[in-house]
Amino acid sequence: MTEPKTMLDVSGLGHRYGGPNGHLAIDDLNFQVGTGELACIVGPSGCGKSTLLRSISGLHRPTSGEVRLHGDLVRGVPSDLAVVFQDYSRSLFPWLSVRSNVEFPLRARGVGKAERRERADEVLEWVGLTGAARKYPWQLSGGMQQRVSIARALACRPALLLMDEPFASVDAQTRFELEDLLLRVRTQFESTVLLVTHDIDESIYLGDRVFVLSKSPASIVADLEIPLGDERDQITTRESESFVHLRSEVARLLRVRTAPATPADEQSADERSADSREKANAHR
Ligand SMILES: Nc1ncnc2c1ncn2[C@@H]1O[C@H](COP(=O)(O)OP(=O)(O)OP(=O)(O)O)[C@@H](O)[C@H]1O
Repeated sequence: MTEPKTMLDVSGLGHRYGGPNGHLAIDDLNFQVGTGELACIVGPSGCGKSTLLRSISGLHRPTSGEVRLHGDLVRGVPSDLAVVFQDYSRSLFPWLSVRSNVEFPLRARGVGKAERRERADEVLEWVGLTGAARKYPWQLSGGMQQRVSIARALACRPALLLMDEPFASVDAQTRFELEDLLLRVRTQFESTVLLVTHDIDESIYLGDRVFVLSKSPASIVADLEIPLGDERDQITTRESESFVHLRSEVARLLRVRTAPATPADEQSADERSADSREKANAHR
């Protein structure tokens, strides 16, 4: 199989808050995400996941290294990048209808009225909200509001969709539904997605790849390929041998990197990553 073209290239990325003697939140991060890939980032609380997303989205300038989106150096917020946050209630405008919320960023990008309407209707259909287009966000459930956020992001046809704990504020059943929705729409729109989550199972269920981060300052402990195929199912995929193996692997990596140093820490990240790939392949 040919390797996908690189969409996101993160190279030597570091961010220190508060000047030269301030807090180093992320350090020397290096990874790529290929066009059309869905990559998940999982790491302990406070390790620097949001800092990483803010650096990738151009919201703050990294103190070392660089980020490139389809080869272009990210210096400010790229126009072809969209972000879905955990807190849908604060990211949607309550005084605008669902359709107007979805059209809002298109208006800001100068897209004409007819095309705005067409694109909004298309993405609302894809997230199953055609019937709610004229409602207001506060008339919808939390899960439906997050669908609106996803529709709004997709309407911009972003080169890269960043998602910061997008399903952390909904109940377990809705979370499963939204995960499956994401898998369907990323195929439909051929989206490239980078999704941050605390949830090991979610990272494996959704990801083509999972990057495991160390505690702060975050560095990449492992880059795992997830050989679970395109057809995933909340019950059969999660109970498969490969899934269970990968879950243990990620949990082990996170435990080692958040616990006080042990002899296991001596194993290099490269060795660990290669080892994980080998085991995952054995379960294909
Ligand atoms: N504006 C800031 N100024 C100083 N330190 C900050 C700032 N923002 C974050 N930090 C620190 O940087 C580290 C990483 O924070 P960040 O929010 O990126 O972590 P996170 O992995 O997203 O956390 P969580 O999993 O709890 O959402 C933390 O130690 C945090 O206290």
